[in-house]
Amino acid sequence: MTLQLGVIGTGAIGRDHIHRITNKLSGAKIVAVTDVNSEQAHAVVKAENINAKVYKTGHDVINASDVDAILVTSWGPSHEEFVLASIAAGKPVFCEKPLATTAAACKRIVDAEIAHGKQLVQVGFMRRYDQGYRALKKVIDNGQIGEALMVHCAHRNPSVDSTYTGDMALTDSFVHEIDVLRWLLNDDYISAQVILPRRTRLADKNLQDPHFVLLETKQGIRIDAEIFVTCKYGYDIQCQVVGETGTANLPEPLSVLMRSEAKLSTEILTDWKKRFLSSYDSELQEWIDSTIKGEMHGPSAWDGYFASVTADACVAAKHSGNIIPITMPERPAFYARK
Ligand SMILES: NC(=O)c1ccc[n+]([C@@H]2O[C@H](COP(=O)([O-])OP(=O)(O)OC[C@H]3O[C@@H](n4cnc5c(N)ncnc54)[C@H](O)[C@@H]3O)[C@@H](O)[C@H]2O)c1
Ligand SMILES: O[C@H]1[C@H](O)[C@@H](O)[C@H](O)[C@@H](O)[C@H]1O
Repeated sequence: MTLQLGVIGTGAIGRDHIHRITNKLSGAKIVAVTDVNSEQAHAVVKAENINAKVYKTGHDVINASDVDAILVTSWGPSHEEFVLASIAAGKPVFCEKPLATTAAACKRIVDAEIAHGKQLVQVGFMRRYDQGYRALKKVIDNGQIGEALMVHCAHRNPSVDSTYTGDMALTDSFVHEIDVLRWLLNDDYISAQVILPRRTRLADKNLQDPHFVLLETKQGIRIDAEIFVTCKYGYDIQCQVVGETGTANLPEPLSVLMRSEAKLSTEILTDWKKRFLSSYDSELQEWIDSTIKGEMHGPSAWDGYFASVTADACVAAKHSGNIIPITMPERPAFYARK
């Protein structure tokens, strides 16, 4: 079976996903697209050389009779509407992060999916598909460093553009750690604290950068994370888990170690797209394969909801200077950990 997909949003990541589904992955093809910028949607169909109809709205795509499943890659504020409409149509939907821009909206999606009675929603937290994070998880799950006690992380971007404002360090960047660390540690968070270090002079004058976040999990694991989005030197994702009998580090991306011109050197990537290229491929291939089988294995609407509640707590912690408790309703059996 070939899964026939509709894509809502043909901007940066929408186009990337269209490209990888068409040229690299198997089992699916794009038959419908839309974007509020319809010229751009037409241009993407042409440039990617795909036989897809361009619809006026996301709802037209969702309700098209030849569309089996939906990819939501539009701006965050539009996600809730399209995910809810996909659930109402009974169609599987892969939604780029964030699931929705408020915790209340995420909860509405969770409630709608439970009422529908079958899991249809996957959220685009691609780090769970990164080979390095998967290898790190295996070490922890096998007990090779004893029980995890602490985690040290860094999320560094060389720079960000002018659309990156306000608390996006927490809601747009750190949200990746929020999801991947819950999955890595098989745990949930109970509190968040944010400490603001000395501000770099090299960030936009309206942007606080960097941030320190401290999270505490149910099991008492302490996580410290630095989010530094104008670090200048590269795109650098670090994660070290400290256990009772050892430490385990996220592997560095493959890079040749060079000795030349009296220097020992290795390249550092500068683009997040390149750092997680194969994770996006695996994430979507696994989603296509499981969707064809009528199953759902990836980050769920519940994970999207938890990420949103945690990000909100981080924002509240930043603005109040307080330690903010993270409270969630009991995880419904519908979303039992797999
Ligand atoms: N997983 C990741 O690492 C990752 C990376 C980048 C972006 N994202 C997420 O993907 C989403 C898109 O990001 P992007 O970088 O591609 O942004 P973008 O601005 O390049 O593209 C978004 C597109 O959505 C379109 N759009 C907005 N509202 C719409 C609507 N109501 N109906 C149809 N189209 C609409 C815009 O016209 C634009 O073309 C965001 O939620 C972002 O957080 C995830
Ligand atoms: O939108 C991007 C993207 O989500 C990347 O994966 C993340 O590392 C960046 O910090 C963020 O700005």
